[in-house]
Amino acid sequence: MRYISTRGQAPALNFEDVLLAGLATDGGLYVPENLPRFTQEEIASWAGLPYHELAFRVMRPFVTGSIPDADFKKILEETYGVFSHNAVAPLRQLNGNEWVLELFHGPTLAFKDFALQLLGRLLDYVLEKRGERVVIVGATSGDTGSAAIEGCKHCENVDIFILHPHNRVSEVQRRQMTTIFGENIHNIAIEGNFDDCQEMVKASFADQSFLKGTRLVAVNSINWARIMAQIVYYFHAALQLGGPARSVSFSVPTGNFGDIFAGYLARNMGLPINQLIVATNRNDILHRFMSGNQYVKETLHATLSPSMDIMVSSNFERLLFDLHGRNGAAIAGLMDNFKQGGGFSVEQERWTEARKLFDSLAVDDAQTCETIAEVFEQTGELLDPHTAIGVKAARECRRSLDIPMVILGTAHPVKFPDAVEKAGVGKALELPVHLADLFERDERCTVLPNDLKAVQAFVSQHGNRGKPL
Ligand SMILES: Cc1ncc(COP(=O)(O)O)c(C=O)c1O
Ligand SMILES: N[C@@H](CCOP(=O)(O)O)C(=O)O
Repeated sequence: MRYISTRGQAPALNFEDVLLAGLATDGGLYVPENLPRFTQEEIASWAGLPYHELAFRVMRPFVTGSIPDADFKKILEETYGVFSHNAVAPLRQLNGNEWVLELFHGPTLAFKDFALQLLGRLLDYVLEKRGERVVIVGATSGDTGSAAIEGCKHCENVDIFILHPHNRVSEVQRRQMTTIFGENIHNIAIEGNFDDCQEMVKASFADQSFLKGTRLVAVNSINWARIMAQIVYYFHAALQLGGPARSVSFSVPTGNFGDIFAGYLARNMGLPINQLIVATNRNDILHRFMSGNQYVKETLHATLSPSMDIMVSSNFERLLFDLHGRNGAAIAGLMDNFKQGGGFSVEQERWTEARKLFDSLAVDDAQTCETIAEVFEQTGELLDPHTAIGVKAARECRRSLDIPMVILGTAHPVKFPDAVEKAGVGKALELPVHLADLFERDERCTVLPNDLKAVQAFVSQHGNRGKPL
């Protein structure tokens, strides 16, 4: 399998090299040159497989040529063996034909564990084979950071730097990152917002001189391996609900467009998906595109769903690439214009094509709380604010009541006590045993100004197990 850049100018890579990358050298994102497509019979034959075996079948074509089957199987068994629920991603029925896919049974209680537990193991495997060390610089609005640290903390050949927006993640999220110690683990609180953090990561890929020759790797969803692992649970959910004989729809709480893009790929790989709903919070650039063909930046607001406080949505570029017939030059033009503050709309037929599959809704904080309260009253289920946004959007945008609707349950409510309290459900939240003393643990974190040079200087000072590179 080869991977090409959405901007058409970077060299094509194999899986191993794409894993050890982030942005392509032309600033684009890597996508498979040819997406594998499964037959309905093949997909049907996977019903009832344990999660790790399904994962092997779905992801195998993407790693072929880089990781032998036996090694990949072993890595997957270990990866999904750490999840606390036997089903790994259980489906919980809310009512009739409405389901929540619980993606929060991994070590850090958010869907990011599905990909980052795997990514850490893949990095270990590949780096040991190559005898190479790398530096990771990642940006988080709260969940990617802890999942990446948890996934990579034991990696011998990795130093990891996670940038989060100072005072703009929940206390549980912050502590999940800052209480994990290791000479290769570094938390940096940036005096800015998530987009600032993400922009620093992207700028670091463009000019890596501060790393003095050490390779830079991404843990954000700009790294193809993140998206690849997230495709699997769409198959897993659909197979439990009668797929592929029956189609299924999904509502996806969205920020960086990674999770929902994985659903779009699952559909292109042969899984019958009827509708994909883009569910945003007040930071609604993706909803404004889907509803009115306008992709224009606005001010980023802090909300009760902080993990989705994102305006510049990385993976949207991957969708645009397909919508533009995989014309890299066209995407480079759109993205340059966007970077300069321009914003854009796309030709009407491209937008109409996107709208055949995608619907969208922006949900504000008040509606988020109302939905948490409503679902709790109806079912006794306590939703986290991000999942609540998915439920609200599913209920507003659903095209057919006969088609099962799956809402991705992207995080555990215990991570967001403020939202739960504001919803007024009066249910006490309890951290799971492995995090029970989270509030008593010491924290380690460096606050830095919103300044690329300051961050890069910090990385080069500490990038070799706490010592200078
Ligand atoms: C809990 C939660 N829900 C939803 C999202 C949105 O996912 P994506 O950025 O892949 O759209 C994120 C992070 O981005 C998240 O942490
Ligand atoms: N919501 C994310 C933001 C980063 O997105 P990613 O999927 O590109 O890593 C977070 O919680 O950190």
